[in-house]
Amino acid sequence: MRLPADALLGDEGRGFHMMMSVLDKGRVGIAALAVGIGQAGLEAAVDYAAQRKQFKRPIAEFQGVQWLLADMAVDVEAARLLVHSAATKIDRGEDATRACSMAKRFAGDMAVARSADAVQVFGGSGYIRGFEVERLYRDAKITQIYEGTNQIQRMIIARELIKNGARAA
Ligand SMILES: CC(C)(COP(=O)(O)OP(=O)(O)OC[C@H]1O[C@@H](n2cnc3c(N)ncnc32)[C@H](O)[C@@H]1OP(=O)(O)O)[C@@H](O)C(=O)NCCC(=O)NCCSC(=O)CCS(=O)O
Repeated sequence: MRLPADALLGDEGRGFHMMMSVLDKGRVGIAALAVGIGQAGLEAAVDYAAQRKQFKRPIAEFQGVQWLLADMAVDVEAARLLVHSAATKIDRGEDATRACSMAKRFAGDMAVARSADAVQVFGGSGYIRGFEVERLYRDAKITQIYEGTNQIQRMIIARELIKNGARAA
């Protein structure tokens, strides 16, 4: 099929580059989704730990549960800051490829690990369909897959390091 010359989008021969830069923007979007999943899991886990009692005390008073909650909060916040950093680069028109892949790699892996922790805080009930944390755990998994798997993101980060050096960008 032949199209008229004015149907051309962007510059001739640059289609792959354009597609790749669109993926950069998509990846920071997936990372933001992963942050939302992590945050929702954290809030659900904190609320549940405060009201669920074992041995006559809320489970939030047990150190083992506190450590889970603290690590969840730290990782969600770190992922959020990576997302902000990558999105700021895009807004400023800077090269954001490495930052977007770093945000997606970290946030996707964080969402899977930390929503698993949320299920852990809920115990057996967290595994039951209908409980929010069960859905969050399933939803988290796809963020490691679409818009380029997290294995691809590692490849991109390594290529960027080799091409541009390892200094903080
Ligand atoms: C695997 C890839 C990272 C790399 O692919 P290549 O090795 O084939 O290409 P490169 O040599 O790295 O680059 C070729 C060319 O493009 C330029 N480039 C590369 N990245 C960018 C970028 N981010 N912005 C602008 N330009 C870019 C690069 O400089 C080279 O230019 P020159 O030739 O030197 O001029 C890549 O193929 C990749 O990221 N693959 C994953 C794709 C992906 O994310 N797919 C998922 C989308 S669909 C979905 O998620 C649904 C999932 S589902 O299961 O339903």
